[in-house]
Formats: sequence, structure tokens, C-alpha cells
Amino acid sequence: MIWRRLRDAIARAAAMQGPRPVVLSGPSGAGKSTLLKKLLKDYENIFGFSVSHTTRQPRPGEVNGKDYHFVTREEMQKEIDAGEFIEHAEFSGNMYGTSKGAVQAVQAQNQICVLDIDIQGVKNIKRTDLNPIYISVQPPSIDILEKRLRDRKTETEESLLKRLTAARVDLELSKEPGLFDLVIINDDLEKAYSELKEVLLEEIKKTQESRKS
Ligand SMILES: Nc1ncnc2c1ncn2[C@@H]1O[C@H](COP(=O)(O)OP(=O)(O)OP(=O)(O)O)[C@@H](O)[C@H]1O
Ligand SMILES: Nc1nc2c(ncn2[C@@H]2O[C@H](COP(=O)(O)O)[C@@H](O)[C@H]2O)c(=O)[nH]1
Repeated sequence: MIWRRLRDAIARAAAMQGPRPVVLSGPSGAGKSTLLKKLLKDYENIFGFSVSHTTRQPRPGEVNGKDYHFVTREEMQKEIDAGEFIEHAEFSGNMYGTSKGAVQAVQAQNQICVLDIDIQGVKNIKRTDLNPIYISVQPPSIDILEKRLRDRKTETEESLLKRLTAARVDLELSKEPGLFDLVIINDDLEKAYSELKEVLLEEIKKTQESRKS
């Protein structure tokens, strides 16, 4: 009897916490945003994107508040000092970070919160109680990664080289046992997307079920 009550209480507490967030990491150009866009399109109301802050310049088509909160270094540092960030990192000459507000905004909708962050962010999130599912999206090779980044036409030669250097570090650090729950090699996009959906199926089902009750 006591055990059943305890078990029910644990189940209620888990349900109140909402679905587990998802961290998508991996080298710049590996295909995180491409996979994420498919997921957000196919499961519109189930997943919500944690909108990060960055000091980098917006790319053509990027929308402030949707893709990123585009801010100055001074603005971002002020908010970091005020304790408003879960994690932040310097990547390729710019600051990036996840604010507490970004995650709370998604969780308030009872959606699965997806964070697209670099490997420093992964290590920092590991020190928090967020408890996400950690997924690394990786390219089939550095040469293919370079080609994808060049074809994307978002980088200068300088920033492209910085990103490739960071990619090599990322791929080395990602080998740490237990750092990621799943590594997806994004060669064929549809195959990579299937692998992503499969690992998230349980959380998707739980979230869909909770909508019915
Ligand atoms: N499986 C794939 N095959 C071929 N091209 C791909 C594949 N996946 C993604 N791409 C292309 O590679 C480029 C980089 O992908 P994307 O922008 O999604 O990477 P990313 O990991 O989000 O990068 P960043 O971290 O810089 O935001 C894009 O132009 C995208 O269309
Ligand atoms: N640690 C964090 N890394 C982040 C965050 N938002 C994005 N990123 C990572 O930055 C690079 C470059 O992104 P880009 O949009 O300039 O191509 C990429 O690896 C992202 O995953 C964040 O909030 N924290």
C-alpha cells in the first residue's frame, strides 16, 4: 500500500516536471538546425526551441527573437552577471548562451524544450539539474563538413577556418564515454532524422498523452 502510494507520488512528480528537454550539439555545419527544423515542422506543438542569445551578426533571413536574441556583448554580459543564464560560452569569436527565460518559456507550454548548443554548453548543462537527453549530430567527415559550410555561404574564410578548428576539437571531446546518449552521423538526412525521431519517441508519446488528459 505504502509502496503504491510512493510510486504514484513519484509518477505525479515526474508528470509535473514535464517532458525531458533535448540537447542537440555537434560541430557547426553538421546539420543540427536542419534536423531541428524538420522536427519542429512535423511536431509543431510538441517541441519548442530554446531561443539562445548571441553577439554574432544575424544572417540573411534570421529573425531576432525567433532564431536568436541578437545582443551586444555589453547587454549579454550584464544579463550573465545578473544570473539570468543557465549556460554561456565563447564560440568562434562570439558569445552564445541559454537564458533561464528561454527554457522556461518553452516549458510553460508543456513542450519538449530543444537546445542547440556547442560542446562547452553541453559540459556546463551537465552541472545543472536540467536533465536533458544529450544528442550529438556529427558529419560523415571533416571534408564533407567543410563542403557543407562553404555551400551554406554564411561564413567568411576566417570564420570558416575557426569553425573547422572548433569542429575537430568537438569531435575529439565527443568521444568521452557517457557524454552523449546518442551520436547521429548525419550522412543521409532522412536516415539521420529517423534516428533522431526514434530516440525521442518515448518523450513525444508522453507529451501527446499528457495533452489528452
Ligand atoms: N544530410 C545532409 N546532406 C547534405 N547537406 C546537409 C545535410 N544536412 C544538412 N545539410 C546542409 O548542411 C548545411 C549545414 O547544416 P545546418 O545549418 O543545419 O548545420 P548546423 O549544425 O545547424 O550548423 P550551425 O551550428 O552553424 O548552426 C546546410 O546548408 C544544410 O542544408
Ligand atoms: N553554448 C552555447 N552554444 C550555442 C548556443 N546557441 C548556439 N550555440 C552553438 O553555437 C554554434 C554556432 O552557431 P551559429 O548559429 O553561429 O552557426 C553552434 O555550434 C551552436 O550549437 C547557446 O545558447 N549556448
